[in-house]
Amino acid sequence: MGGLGEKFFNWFDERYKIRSFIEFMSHKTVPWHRHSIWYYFGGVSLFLFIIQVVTGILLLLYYRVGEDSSYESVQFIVSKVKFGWLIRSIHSWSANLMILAVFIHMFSVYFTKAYRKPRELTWVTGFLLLIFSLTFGFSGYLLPWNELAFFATKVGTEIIGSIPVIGKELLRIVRGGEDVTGATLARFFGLHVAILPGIFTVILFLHLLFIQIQGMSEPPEWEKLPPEKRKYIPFFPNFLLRDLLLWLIILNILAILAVFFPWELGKKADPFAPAPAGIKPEWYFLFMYQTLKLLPAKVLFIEGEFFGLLIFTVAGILWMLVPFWDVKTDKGYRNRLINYIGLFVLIYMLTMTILGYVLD
Ligand code: HEM
Ligand code: HEM
Repeated sequence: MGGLGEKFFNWFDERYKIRSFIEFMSHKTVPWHRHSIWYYFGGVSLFLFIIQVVTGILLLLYYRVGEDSSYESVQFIVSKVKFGWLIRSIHSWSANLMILAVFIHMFSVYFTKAYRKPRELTWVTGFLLLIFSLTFGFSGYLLPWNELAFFATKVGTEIIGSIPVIGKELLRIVRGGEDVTGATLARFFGLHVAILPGIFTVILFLHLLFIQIQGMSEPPEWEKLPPEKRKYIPFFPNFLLRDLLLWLIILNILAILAVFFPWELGKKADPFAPAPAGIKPEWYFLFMYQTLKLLPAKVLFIEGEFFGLLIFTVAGILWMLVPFWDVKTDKGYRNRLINYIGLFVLIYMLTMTILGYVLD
């Protein structure tokens, strides 16, 4: 390093110990085995989230929240603003790809048992990131204030009303009144562009910090392998370059989708118009929506919808706590039951999603 550069570097090192940080980073490795492919999907989720933040901020330059302005401003973005249509299309497509990537990441971490000790809290923070990603999707969907979004939000929020005693009040809080109105739009906007980004960033920071401290998990089978049989590759540059290549491929897929299948805006929401036929939530909510639809009106004296909600809440909590009750894997035994549960959940979600599309 040249004289000035070195001086500059030393100035910082004296204050912030960057030499030891670089030293630490240069020894970072990633376990290398036949399931290493699954180490990429967290990075893909992260990349797509960054795209959401950048395109979301750009949309904010022209988006104007309000019953009389949301739809009009998005229309302005896609027709008058230079490359506005592209930014909106990327934001919408990337939202879907991000949620898909997060689901793939979660199931891969589940089946490789990467949640086991000592990564319990990486799993829990990850699960919270999934819930907040879904909330991002739900709140963002309403923002263009078009017909589909309006009725999907109406139907989606109605479910809250099925909770006994507090349901009606809760629904009023979520909607900002009895119905989905400009007040709902304003709430969802605040949630989408301020509250969620704040909470999400903090949890994401923790998620990544835990991963930095512990490194990537090794497959459970490795515990019986002698150390010389275990293979690792350096994170810098070997793994990072692979990560970057994949990000570039994802960016290309995203560009192709956004350009050739630009996101539709549709008609402006009209609260007084009858709901169009076949209103469905976004695909990532469909498995829950379809379950609720298939439940009878009453299950064991409980209203069907509320029963479904209860089951999903309990199942969600159990899923979030899997590192704490799967003690068998923790102790180094194979736990087939965990695989069967995971497989059941995955097949259930896929079947209900498909049914959600084919059944009316
Ligand atoms: C937006 C959401 C998320 C982002 C940006 C994210 C990011 C990441 C990244 C970059 C890694 C390291 C590389 C990798 O293993 O892929 C990782 C690892 C991990 N993530 Fe996530 N994640 C998210 C959601 C989740 C979810 C939903 C779960 C589980 C419920 C989860 C659980 C884990 C665990 C347990 C690890 C450690 C894996 C190991 O050590 O092998 N994450 N995450
Ligand atoms: C800091 C981060 C973000 C900001 C500032 C932001 C901002 C915005 C804005 C201003 C809109 C309205 C414009 C429009 O409808 O085209 C919007 C829509 C939307 N956002 Fe975000 N967003 C962010 C992150 C996210 C994330 C992480 C997701 C999903 C995982 C997401 C999903 C959506 C969806 C689905 C829409 C509706 C798109 C449409 O149909 O037009 N956003 N966002």
